[in-house]
Amino acid sequence: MGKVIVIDDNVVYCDYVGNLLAKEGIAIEKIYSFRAAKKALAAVRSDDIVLSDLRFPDGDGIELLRIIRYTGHNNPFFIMTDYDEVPTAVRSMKSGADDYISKRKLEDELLPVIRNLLKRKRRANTNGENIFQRESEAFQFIDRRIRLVASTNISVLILGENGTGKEHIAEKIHRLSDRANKRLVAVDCGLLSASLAASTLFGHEKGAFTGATDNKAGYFREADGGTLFLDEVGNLPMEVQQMLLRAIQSKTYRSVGGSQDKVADVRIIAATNEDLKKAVEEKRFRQDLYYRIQEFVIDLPPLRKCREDILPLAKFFIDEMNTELNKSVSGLDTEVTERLQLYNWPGNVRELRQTIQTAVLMTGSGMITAETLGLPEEVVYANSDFSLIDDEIQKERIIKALKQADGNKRQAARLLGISPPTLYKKLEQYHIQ
Ligand SMILES: Nc1ncnc2c1ncn2[C@@H]1O[C@H](COP(=O)(O)OP(=O)(O)OP(=O)(O)O)[C@@H](O)[C@H]1O
Repeated sequence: MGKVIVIDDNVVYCDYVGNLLAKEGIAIEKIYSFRAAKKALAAVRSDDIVLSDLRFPDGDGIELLRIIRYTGHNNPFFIMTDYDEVPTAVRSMKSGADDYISKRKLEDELLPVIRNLLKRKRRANTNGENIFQRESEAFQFIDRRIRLVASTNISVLILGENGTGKEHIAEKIHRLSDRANKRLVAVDCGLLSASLAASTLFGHEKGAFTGATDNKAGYFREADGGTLFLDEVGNLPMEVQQMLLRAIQSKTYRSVGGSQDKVADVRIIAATNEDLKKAVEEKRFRQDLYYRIQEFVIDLPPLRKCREDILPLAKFFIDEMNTELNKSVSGLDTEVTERLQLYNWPGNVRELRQTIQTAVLMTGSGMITAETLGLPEEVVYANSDFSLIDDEIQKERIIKALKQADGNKRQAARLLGISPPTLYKKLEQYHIQ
């Protein structure tokens, strides 16, 4: 995966933007002058993203954009602007910038845009090949549900915390459906502003509004015959919810400035980490749209509830990162194995992947050790899937924990969140060898 190149001659601001992205686990390069930027952009990698200030003492961002395009690079290019620079920023878009981002709203606007872009790139790169087939009971069940629903036109709602793999599931449903030879078009609903939503979703005709210099196809047209993936559907602005509902219900839509309805043969898959029922109660989400998109629900558990997937996924990511980063890491030492299984993974599979990525980078070759792993020593056992809540399932959970700990009772006790003496008592009580 490439990096985001942040260019700003204001060192403090450049560092601030860089840190904002780095905290998200995004690789960055900071450049503090126009001259250095000109040099660096000549050698830009095809998977890099450029984020440049508009004004420099000795040049401007539009010139940098021209240089990069002139040298045949199509990298996404974003301009950061102050409030009074918007007209120039608009000019930058005519010169081929992908978008401009107001510095005032940078914190709110930048991350969703970059995240969405990285997601799109990842989708284009992986094409579904980098997916690990998870074997936990929960995912076997999910797999059966996916296979059941894939070949139908039923709308699917995928629920799950951030980073649980919702987008992968959407891709899998599309791949297994009769629509697989048509496109899966992903929309980050949080990015659909009310003013641009109609044109983004349904397209516009030339001259429909100022700035509509050409006809433009919207997402519905792009997804015709295929699937429209509405990611973070809970973030959809109210006005847009209404438009969408109409298009889904009538299976037709009209582009902005168009005079005829077009047929929308589009299968809807939506995903959210929000409690949509609560959003409906709080009147932030339309009830009719909610019922429409949740014809079939797939609920992805957080990684801490599928601990048996942690090590196989970690090994899969080690192989992936060895190839990507040209390293030769051979595996995990015993302490790391234990820590990975005990940690609660609030960021789910995404956090695991990023942890392994950093660890592979830091380790280079040989085993990943606690020093190169970078996880906190104080692991969190709270909410552990293995806590002994119910008498009936105690025995089953103890056996599961012992299996996962390869028979190591001390480790099994930690997985269960109980002391070793308590575990010994339970082993006796249930006659477990
Ligand atoms: N089965 C899997 N095999 C390989 N990688 C996976 C798997 N599941 C998830 N990942 C990785 O975890 C990360 C998060 O996945 P994904 O984007 O699908 O999650 P999400 O639930 O849609 O996240 P968000 O809610 O933040 O958009 C990605 O980097 C993805 O590559």
